[in-house]
Amino acid sequence: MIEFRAEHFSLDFEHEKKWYPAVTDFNMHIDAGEMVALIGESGCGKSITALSMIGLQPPNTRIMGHMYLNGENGPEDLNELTKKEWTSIRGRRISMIFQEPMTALNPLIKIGKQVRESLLTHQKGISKKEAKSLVLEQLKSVGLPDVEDLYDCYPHQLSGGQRQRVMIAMAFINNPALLIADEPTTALDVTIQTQIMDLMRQMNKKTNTAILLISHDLGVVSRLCSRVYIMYAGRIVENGPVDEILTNPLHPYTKGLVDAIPDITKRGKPLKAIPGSVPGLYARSNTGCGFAERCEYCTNKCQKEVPPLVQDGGRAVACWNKSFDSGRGNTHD
Ligand SMILES: Nc1ncnc2c1ncn2[C@@H]1O[C@H](COP(=O)(O)OP(=O)(O)OP(=O)(O)O)[C@@H](O)[C@H]1O
Ligand code: NI
Repeated sequence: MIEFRAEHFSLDFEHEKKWYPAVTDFNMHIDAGEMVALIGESGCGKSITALSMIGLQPPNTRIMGHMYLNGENGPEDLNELTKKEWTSIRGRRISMIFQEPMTALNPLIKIGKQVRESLLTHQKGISKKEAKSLVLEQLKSVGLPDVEDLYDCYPHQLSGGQRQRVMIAMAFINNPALLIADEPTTALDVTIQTQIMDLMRQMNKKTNTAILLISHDLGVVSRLCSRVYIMYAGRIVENGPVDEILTNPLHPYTKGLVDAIPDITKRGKPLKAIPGSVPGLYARSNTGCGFAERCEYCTNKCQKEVPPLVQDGGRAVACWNKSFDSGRGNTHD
């Protein structure tokens, strides 16, 4: 069952009375219980897409297209929600985990109270006492020790990994339909990263929540997600099942990301980095493929025309130099 779907979603930023496209024609779906990754380098548009999914895009933006969340009465268009409707949905049906839990947690309020607050805000009619015991249970279920003591701790008394566990406890406490995690482990040590990722997967299985995992690192998420969307300069350039993307990347950008994954079988060989960087929003040209100037296969056509995202079965790629073997693929998605 599809829980979340984006259809031809676009977002522009206003700057000195001109509009600049940060996200263009974004399509995605996530099933209930599925964990999907959105990958791309810094500045590709991942976070602004995520913020739009939870109704927190900045005011100097305009959005087009649709984002649907499955509701009791069928799919609901998130882009049509009022501010008031968003307050009821945010933290309840859609929740979000950010990169740095220290900024998301209030440093002056005890951990337990903060988690309890997100429960009390949305679940009317439960007592504070009931809420506390639910919170303790939830803190235990995300693998935190001595939860009775922890309940009365302030955020700074916890380690980074523990704080992220608290964020996960909080994000799942109202049983959301959709959870977005934007670089949830980037600020953590590698070993803690793995533990937090495993916890995300465990919670995902337990709750059947649809999860979008955002990262610049294909390696970190590939182990856990079923499908991956690759974003470049505001557009999805490739998507498909993780194993197929890793073994047979079709877009030159995806190839670059795959080559940049550290791998024990490649030990001794230098890691390949993609030369250059993502162009800034105001410096992007609207003609041609966004990746053209960094692409070793770039042709004249690539510089002139934007390649459409061509779908073939479960995979899709937007590159003039890649077409699917069968010839079935040359249809516009
Ligand atoms: N408030 C803003 N006003 C103008 N431009 C913005 C604003 N916020 C983001 N941008 C621009 O939008 C583009 C996408 O930014 P976004 O933060 O979504 O990227 P990202 O993929 O999440 O990168 P990172 O990996 O660094 O988090 C960038 O070019 C960024 O400079
Ligand atoms: Ni980001």
